[in-house]
Amino acid sequence: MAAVKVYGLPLSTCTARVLTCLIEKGVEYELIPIDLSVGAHKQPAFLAKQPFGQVPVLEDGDVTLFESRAIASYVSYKYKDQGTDLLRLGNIKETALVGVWAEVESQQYNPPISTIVYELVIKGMYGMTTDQAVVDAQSEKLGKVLDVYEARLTENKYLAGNFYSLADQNHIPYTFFLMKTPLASLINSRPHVKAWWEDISSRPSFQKVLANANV
Ligand SMILES: N[C@@H](CCC(=O)N[C@@H](CSO)C(=O)NCC(=O)O)C(=O)O
Repeated sequence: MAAVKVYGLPLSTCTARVLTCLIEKGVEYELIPIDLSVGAHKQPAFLAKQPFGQVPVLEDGDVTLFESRAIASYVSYKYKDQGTDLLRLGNIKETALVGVWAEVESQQYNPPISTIVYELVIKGMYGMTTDQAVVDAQSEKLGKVLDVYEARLTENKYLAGNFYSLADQNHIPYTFFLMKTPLASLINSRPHVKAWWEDISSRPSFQKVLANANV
């Protein structure tokens, strides 16, 4: 029985962010499915773990955490001596740059891409209609963010430097879904961004998440 439990769905973007981190760090875990389609995430038992009623939640002994980026950071710190060095703790400048670009993912990249994925992927799963005006507006915003990425990745193989880090990893789940839409062009039209995406998404950790989700 794994000490670490993750409550979520294998291919929910935010659960996948945590699972990718656990696998990259070589941490054994047990995934406990939470069926959003029946509202399991809004039941008292789950709300007691996650007051906002969202997945994922991670339980590690007497620690119960939510917010996927905070969970991934916890895993990266607690298991800093195993698996991939995601935080670059041996070099304060590199650690700082990991922090900058991890925050860029949360503050600049996530708002437009998560809205686009909701409109083009999630809504379709529930028979809802895409609001194209929203998609167009968010695509313009994401394009501007990706122009910054293209310039950064022209100088560095990865966002924080010439090393893969938590900053790159946090981008994977939503970008995976974007690549299944016509707006994959936002990535593919920028050569350094495209090469970066192909590199980070082909890592065994994320490929294992996809395999486990039967994708
Ligand atoms: N900032 C949080 C977002 C969690 C979230 O939106 N979870 C979704 C599934 S993943 O897209 C969720 O639980 N949706 C159901 C709901 O919001 O009711 C995080 O990073 O963990």
